[in-house]
Amino acid sequence: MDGKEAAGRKAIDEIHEGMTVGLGTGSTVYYFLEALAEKVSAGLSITGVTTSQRTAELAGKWHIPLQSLNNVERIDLTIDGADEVDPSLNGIKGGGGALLYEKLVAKASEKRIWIVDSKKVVKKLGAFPLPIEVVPFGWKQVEAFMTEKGYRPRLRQTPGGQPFVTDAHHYILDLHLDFIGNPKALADELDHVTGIVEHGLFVSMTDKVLIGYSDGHVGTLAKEK
Ligand SMILES: O=C(CO)[C@H](O)[C@H](O)COP(=O)(O)O
Repeated sequence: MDGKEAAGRKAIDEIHEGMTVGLGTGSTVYYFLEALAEKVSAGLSITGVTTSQRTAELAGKWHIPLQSLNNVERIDLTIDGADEVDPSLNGIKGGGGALLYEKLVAKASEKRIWIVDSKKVVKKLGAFPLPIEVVPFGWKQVEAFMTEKGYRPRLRQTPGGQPFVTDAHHYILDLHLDFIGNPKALADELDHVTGIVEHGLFVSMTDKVLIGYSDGHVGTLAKEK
């Protein structure tokens, strides 16, 4: 078992009968969905709200009941992955390109848990390129502005060399920052750039992180009360 599988499968302990559960995106969430599907087939009743087409397809294949975000009153708990997490529970997300829907679902959730491999836990965010989701109309303008700021943007591309297109039909620029001194200040700045629909900085947007290790054990990082 690797760290992703350990964390993903551990998250099932947080799911209870009748819950509405936000379903994140990615290879760690895959293991959570697999465990959830086992419980559902054994009789657990939950409603899932997905954060991407990819997750919707997996959930559909595994007969996990789904509802769209617009059709639920609240989400009890969301389980999602992350690309980097710091000790203050700030994170970078969007490596899989689902950051916009992931943030919408996270904001609608009463409780949020991230599941990560231990290699994702860092002292300071920024070694992982920070994704920003931009409107295709004028993306070059945003790219030029980000370059001017010294943020080293790179348009995300498919293996075939085409721009990667998100589920919401936007492009992604990955910012190669190396080091983010103040995540909140950068998030505030990016929130106000015209043409950026959303960014992958999740500041104080999780309550707990389940950290999976290669020997199969799972540690916890939780918000101080
Ligand atoms: O934010 C995400 C997708 O947009 C993922 O949660 C993040 O990239 C982690 O993915 P993985 O579990 O595959 O490493």
